[in-house]
Amino acid sequence: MKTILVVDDERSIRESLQGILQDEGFKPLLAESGEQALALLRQEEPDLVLLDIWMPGIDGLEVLRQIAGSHPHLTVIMMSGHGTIETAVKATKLGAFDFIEKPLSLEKVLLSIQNGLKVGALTEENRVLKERLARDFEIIGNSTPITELKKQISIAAPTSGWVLITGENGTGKELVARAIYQHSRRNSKPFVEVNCAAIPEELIESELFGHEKGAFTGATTARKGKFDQANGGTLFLDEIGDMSLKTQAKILRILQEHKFERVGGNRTIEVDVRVIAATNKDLEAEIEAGNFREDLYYRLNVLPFHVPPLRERRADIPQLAEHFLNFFCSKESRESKRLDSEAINALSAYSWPGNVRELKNIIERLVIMVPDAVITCDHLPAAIAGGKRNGRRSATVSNITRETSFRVAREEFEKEFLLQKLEENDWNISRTAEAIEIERSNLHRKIKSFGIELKK
Ligand SMILES: Nc1ncnc2c1ncn2[C@@H]1O[C@H](COP(=O)(O)OP(=O)(O)OP(=O)(O)O)[C@@H](O)[C@H]1O
Repeated sequence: MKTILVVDDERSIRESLQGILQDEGFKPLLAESGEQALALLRQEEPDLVLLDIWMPGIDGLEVLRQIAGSHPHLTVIMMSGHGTIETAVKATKLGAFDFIEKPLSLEKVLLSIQNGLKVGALTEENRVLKERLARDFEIIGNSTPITELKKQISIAAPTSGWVLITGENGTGKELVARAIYQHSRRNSKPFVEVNCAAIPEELIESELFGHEKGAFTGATTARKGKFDQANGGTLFLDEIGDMSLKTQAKILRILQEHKFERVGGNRTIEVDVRVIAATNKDLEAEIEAGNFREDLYYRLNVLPFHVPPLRERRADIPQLAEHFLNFFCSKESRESKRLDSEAINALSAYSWPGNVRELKNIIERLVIMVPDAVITCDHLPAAIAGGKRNGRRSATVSNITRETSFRVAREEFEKEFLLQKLEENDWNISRTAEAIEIERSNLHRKIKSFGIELKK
């Protein structure tokens, strides 16, 4: 039941509003002065306030000012018998939701209350969602490089400078991009994300800049591109190192002139977009190889961020592991779990080629697969546990018997090794092949011959 605080010095009004509100299923609270209303607000949490303006003692506008300070999300509807435009404007500036003139009309009061409650609920929902989003994108870690990174983010975020984030796969580049956005002055405007590596070369331009009707077969209507969608806000260009030179030239022009044309059109469109770009490539080497424009690199590199690999900030591993453990236990509705000290040491000593993403994936798997409350080295993959497994033999030798030949043992090992490496690299063939330094085609052949089923 929604509670409504009625503040009016006229008893007849308080009583008639009390009756109406009760009839409509609300719980009314009554105050006959501003002082009494403020005292009540220290004990009760009404969902809405109906507040008279003219009252002896503290008047309605002053009560409204104090409510704005102490209860900024509370919806207040002002009531007045001698309302002037001037007081209505003053009340609106102080945050009043509505202004109703006396004598009160029953319909108007109820309509205003319904609208006020609806807007109040939406505002609250929005606040909770934003809070949850901020928590989901929190950068965990207190190691020196991460503390320094967070400091740089807080300095660079409020400026309008373009940003280049570099770092290996899975280090948290997207997280850094989102943190910059969240702390920027554009955080109420859109954050639009584009993974340049995931879009075929021939579609990237229309994806980024949009297209006019008839620009190509299938373009039956004009379509806005990501730059349009991000206008006023931030565009996150992930894997910028995979973008063609032609697209790079167009992006450079936006940086310099804030202008572009849609595919198949001559109309020049002006935008105000902050670009945050990220790459796992060495762009200086790409420039050398003629794959990346030097001028774009220098324009982007004004605000450079480098996210170090996890193996260079091992101090963060215990905190990250615990964070992911709590996150997945709550997501999967499991009883809380903990890692014993030996398991934490093993996780901290491992090299994490897939960085934080790999750690997150492994913890997710442990939460799902391990029924025990305490996770030990016995539960960790062999490559991470090293020689610390006590309870069972390493999975790599589990299928080997007295009769096993050298050839079969080697195959057993190879299969186990590939399974683990594929898992570490999110079942991405190219990345796995690169990590273990074999040809992609060779890896494909082995996967086929071992009958390994690809997960993704
Ligand atoms: N410091 C951190 N705190 C909490 N979570 C993190 C942290 N770093 C990374 N993660 C998580 O690890 C995963 C990978 O991070 P993210 O996608 O930001 O990496 P990336 O460098 O952009 O990877 P890629 O280059 O492969 O796109 C995400 O789920 C992210 O939430």
